Amino acid sequence: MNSEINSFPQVLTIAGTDSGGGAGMMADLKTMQECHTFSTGVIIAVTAQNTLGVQQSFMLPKEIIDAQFASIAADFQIRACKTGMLGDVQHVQYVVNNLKKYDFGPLIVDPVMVAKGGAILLTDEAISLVKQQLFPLATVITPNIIEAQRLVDQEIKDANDIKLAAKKLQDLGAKNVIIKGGHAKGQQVSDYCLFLDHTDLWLNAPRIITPRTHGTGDTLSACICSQIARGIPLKTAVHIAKDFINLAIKKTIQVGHGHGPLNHWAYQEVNKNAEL
Ligand SMILES: Nc1ncnc2c1ncn2[C@@H]1O[C@H](COP(=O)(O)OP(=O)(O)OP(=O)(O)O)[C@@H](O)[C@H]1O
Ligand SMILES: Cc1ncc(COP(=O)(O)O)c(N)n1
Repeated sequence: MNSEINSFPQVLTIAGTDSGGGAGMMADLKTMQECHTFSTGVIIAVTAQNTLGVQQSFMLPKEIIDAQFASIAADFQIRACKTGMLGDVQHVQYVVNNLKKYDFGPLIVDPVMVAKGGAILLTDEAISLVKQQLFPLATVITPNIIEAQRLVDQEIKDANDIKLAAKKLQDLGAKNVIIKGGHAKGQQVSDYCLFLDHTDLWLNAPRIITPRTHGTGDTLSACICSQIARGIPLKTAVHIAKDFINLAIKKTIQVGHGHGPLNHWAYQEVNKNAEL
């Protein structure tokens, strides 16, 4: 066997596509590329989508989902993987079964529930399965505040509520928890991280006033996934991901009429000489 084969960091995104290119698997692939990792993908759902919303979506059949997992497992050595839009109970179960069958390294679960335009990307019935079966497999979970409220069935009003919710989510089996603050109010955007070793930290940045935030959650979790695949420790990875997302929002590009997409190459442009 040639030991050089598969020495390059490879990652996997398990998600829905976005024909508009801004969110879902498209945001993941762009981010993973910018992070100098080779990205592969298992498509769970195909959406007809643009910056104005989701016009249609189609959940793929089990056979082709299982086949995608098998193809990837047969040829690549995946060092970290992430989930995005999973759709419904059946599809969460297909993903759980495959993640138990193959070793794709540390798992980042972004429990995507509702798109920025309001479309449902995870049914209510699927939420409990995500909690019971997917979270215990996860190295990191990255709910936003609204998702965290649904997951712990508790209103989140302040920083203390965020901390309590993160602890509850950790008790469900997720090793590390990041509650994203994009949907909160205030001049700062603060993401709370609670780590396996019980240490915690806040990732703070000034709130950028813009409608161009399509795919922010996907991008943050994909960046963390790629950093982990490159061997970067999680506490460093979350700081890099926060810088990456901040620049991707700040260095805006004028695309689409609605919730515009991010500038995924901004981090690389700003840090030209930096080793990612
Ligand atoms: N207006 C903003 N200014 C600066 N940072 C932001 C802004 N909105 C979101 N972020 C950052 O983007 C990341 C994703 O947060 P957000 O809460 O938007 O996730 P999300 O709702 O899951 O995203 P998505 O809706 O794309 O799934 C976080 O790191 C958050 O701090
Ligand atoms: C396929 C897919 N996955 C995830 C999102 C969430 O992104 P956003 O909340 O920014 O719309 C999306 N819109 N589409």
